[in-house]
Amino acid sequence: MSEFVYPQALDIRPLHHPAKLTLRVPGSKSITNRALILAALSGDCAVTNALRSEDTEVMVDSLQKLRYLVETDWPVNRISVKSTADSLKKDAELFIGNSGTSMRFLTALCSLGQGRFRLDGIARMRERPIQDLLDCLKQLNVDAVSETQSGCPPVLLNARGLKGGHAKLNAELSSQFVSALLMVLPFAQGDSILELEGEIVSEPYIQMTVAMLQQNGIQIDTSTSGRFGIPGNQKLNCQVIDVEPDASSASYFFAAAAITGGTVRVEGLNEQSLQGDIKFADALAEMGCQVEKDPAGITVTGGKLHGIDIDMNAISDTVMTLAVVACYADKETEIRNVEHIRHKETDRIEAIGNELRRAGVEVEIWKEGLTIYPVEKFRATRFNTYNDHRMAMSLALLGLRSPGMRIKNPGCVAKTYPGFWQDFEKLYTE
Ligand SMILES: O=C(O)C1=C[C@@H](OP(=O)(O)O)[C@@H](O)[C@H](O)C1
Ligand SMILES: C=C(OP(=O)(O)O)C(=O)O
Repeated sequence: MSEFVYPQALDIRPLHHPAKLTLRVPGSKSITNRALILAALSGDCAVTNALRSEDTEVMVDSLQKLRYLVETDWPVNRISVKSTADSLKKDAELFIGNSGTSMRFLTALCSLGQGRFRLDGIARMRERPIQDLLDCLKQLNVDAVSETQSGCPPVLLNARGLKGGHAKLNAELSSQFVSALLMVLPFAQGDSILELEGEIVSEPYIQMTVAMLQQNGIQIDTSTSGRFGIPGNQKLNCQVIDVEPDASSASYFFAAAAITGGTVRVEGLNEQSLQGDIKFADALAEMGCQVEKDPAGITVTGGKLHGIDIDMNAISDTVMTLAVVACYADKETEIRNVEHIRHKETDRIEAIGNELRRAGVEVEIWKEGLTIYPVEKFRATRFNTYNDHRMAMSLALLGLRSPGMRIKNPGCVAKTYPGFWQDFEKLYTE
């Protein structure tokens, strides 16, 4: 991202007044990357209000390598995608960085093609699971394997088209496997049935995928829970897919209101959003904040914060945001049922637990969650961010009320929110 230059470390200045800010955050990563896949499958479609970040740029770059004609008009956040006679028909080597959505969605997309495809990423991507998706593709006669047999990328795909069929998929580690298959099976030669096994995680993202497909003319039978009926050989009917602001990115600003007793309004998000993470605002309401949702935006006003007991399986990208807010509550907060976040950009349960402990907070870490016990006074800390954008954005919030907090490698925010620090600065000036 040439637009932004990041220092090696960033000192967070305490905010000496309650936050008062209205902003619109950049586009949703999840919707942008789905929209790009759907645009490619439609053959000619534009994505508007798209997010520009590392995760979406690897998607754009990969689609180009797969011989799609992709044109970006970043000043207005518009991307147009057109297929060519060669799309998905030539061998390609894709480098996916650490974008889970891109790795999983593109593996599925390549299975529709003809040729040899190799998908790799940074070291951490080579530790993130993909075997359940590969096992499911195998049942559909797709030759896709983990190159090192580790169950993780690199993925090697020797594709000969997708016929469809009946397959079972374990969805315990990531919902992205489900979304990936749901986006390509409508384009298989024959009909398919996809049956989910295990306890499904991050379910709202599956609903987002189904909604985006159905909004663009694709039929999926969702009448039986955990089972999808997908007719093959369908056509996507879309000219433009518009992207909502990112609800996970909004969580940091809502949390700033909660922590400082101020008011923050994020425009462009409402109850109709496709993103499950708008429910983060409800978690803040449970903790004592006032939340108002209207058609044009969501407003959070901080109040006295109470510790809560919360299952965050469905909104797990906001676990670290909530963990930081919990540090300022009147009693402990228990965050449950999020074991799957151990497989993200870093092991997020360990990472947030350890960094909060370094700042003097008492934290109990267990297999599938953590308990945070608030303290009166925090220790000045140079926070490690584990190359995880959400660690950096969440831990910065701690510095709004406590002096001496420093964020190492603040540039890791570029994964989903390259301009985060500029927007964070608005808390001081507006
Ligand atoms: O489908 C998506 O867009 C996403 C699904 C979630 O992943 P898991 O299903 O792996 O929890 C979420 O954490 C990720 O940021 C985006
Ligand atoms: C987990 C995340 O991303 P991904 O799985 O798409 O890499 C995230 O953005 O928090």
